[in-house]
Amino acid sequence: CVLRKIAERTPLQRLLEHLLRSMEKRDPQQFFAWPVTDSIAPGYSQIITNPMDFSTIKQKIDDNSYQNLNEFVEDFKLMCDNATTYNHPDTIYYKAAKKLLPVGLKMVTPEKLRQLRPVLT
Ligand SMILES: COc1ccc(OC)c(-c2cc(C(C)=O)n3cccnc23)c1
Repeated sequence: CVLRKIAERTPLQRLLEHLLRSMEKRDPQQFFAWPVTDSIAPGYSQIITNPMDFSTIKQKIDDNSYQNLNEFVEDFKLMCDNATTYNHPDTIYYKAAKKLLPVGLKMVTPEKLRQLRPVLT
């Protein structure tokens, strides 16, 4: 039936949702939770041509827009790179992005993914 169709998740969607939740936990101030607006960050939309944030990544998972893990990782890297592009090194946002990037990438190493397999299948 239609309802059941909506609820089903592919194994990739379940993996990406798990990784997203783990990454979001490492952003307690929620600086990366929502799109950055020009009102909180003057000129942001002129400087950052491809904005990305965790809520957009979540929507893309739900829409099944990611064909593979790498596309998801590329959006995570884009989100962090945008923050180090727009913000000066002495800002909390730049520092938060510098800290978040390696933490997130460590979650998707082959070793970490191997540990996940039984949990997620
Ligand atoms: C101070 O509280 C918040 C709340 C939400 C934010 O982005 C969703 C931000 C924020 C997040 C960012 C980023 C990620 O560049 N940012 C840059 C300049 C000014 N503010 C921000 C800050």
